[in-house]
Amino acid sequence: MGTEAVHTVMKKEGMELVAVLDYKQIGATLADTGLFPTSYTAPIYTEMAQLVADTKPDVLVDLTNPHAVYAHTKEALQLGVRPVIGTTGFTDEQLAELTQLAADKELGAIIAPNFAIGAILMMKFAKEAAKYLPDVEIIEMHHDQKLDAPSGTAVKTAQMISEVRQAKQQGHPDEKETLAGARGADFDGMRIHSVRLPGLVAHQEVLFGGEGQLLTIRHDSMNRGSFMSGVAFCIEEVVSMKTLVYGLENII
Ligand SMILES: NC(=O)C1=CN([C@@H]2O[C@H](COP(=O)(O)OP(=O)(O)OC[C@H]3O[C@@H](n4cnc5c(N)ncnc54)[C@H](OP(=O)(O)O)[C@@H]3O)[C@@H](O)[C@H]2O)C=CC1
Ligand SMILES: O=C(O)C1=N[C@H](C(=O)O)C[C@H](O)C1
Repeated sequence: MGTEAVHTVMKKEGMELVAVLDYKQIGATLADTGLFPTSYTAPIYTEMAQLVADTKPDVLVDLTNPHAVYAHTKEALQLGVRPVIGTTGFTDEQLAELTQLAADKELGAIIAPNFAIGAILMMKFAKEAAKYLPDVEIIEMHHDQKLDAPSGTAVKTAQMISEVRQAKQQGHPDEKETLAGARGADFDGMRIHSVRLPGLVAHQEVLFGGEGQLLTIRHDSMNRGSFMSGVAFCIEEVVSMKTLVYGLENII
């Protein structure tokens, strides 16, 4: 994702890639990585504070990992740089703290569990369907290198559905798991199932059941390119914002 995002910014008219933050590449430039044409000489930093002092970026894009992203986002806000975050795995407490920090600093920030427009539509359609069909299970399917489960998209989908779905504990009231985890994760009484397999990229089905009927809303990302128009959109939007927005559905 990071490599794709670097390409996207470099190709986008009106945007300039001023630097890259990579915790391992000491003293290197993009040209040294071999991933980019040698004309791409943006410096690679290992410390965000130094990067910001030297290059004064408007925006920091983070596509790293769930263990590092909270610290990166907080540091960016403290340094006065607007974060655009695609990395998933925030806790509710972390989101609340970062929202407050952005408000205090009057800085725009976007945390987008999914940048793909099709995935945003899937979530919006699922929220609409849940008003009428409150029995819902989410199946998210990803490549087997993914660190967080459930996916950020699945959590966001469940949160959006919960805003409109009448409270309900699904399944039989006396159901019993004979193998732990068989019924998936419980989010307000609805279930989330995480599949991890090589060969998958990023896929999700939201299943709604009703009397004698089943509705399935499905989205598939076939490659990382599916997320890039969303990344560019967020970079453009965040510079004129003054608060943190969690989820692209709030600004599209
Ligand atoms: N919002 C969206 O639409 C999407 C979000 N994602 C999310 O984006 C994140 C990245 O995904 P993906 O590119 O597939 O993951 P990868 O594992 O392929 O890439 C993550 C990169 O981050 C680097 N990294 C890890 N820790 C740090 C750190 N502390 N500081 C700087 N760099 C670090 C890794 O380096 P190294 O390998 O050397 O440790 C690696 O190069 C995940 O959280 C994923 O869920 C993914 C796709 C779409
Ligand atoms: O790790 C991934 O690959 C993805 N992560 C995001 C998530 O957790 O929802 C977005 C997309 O599903 C790809």
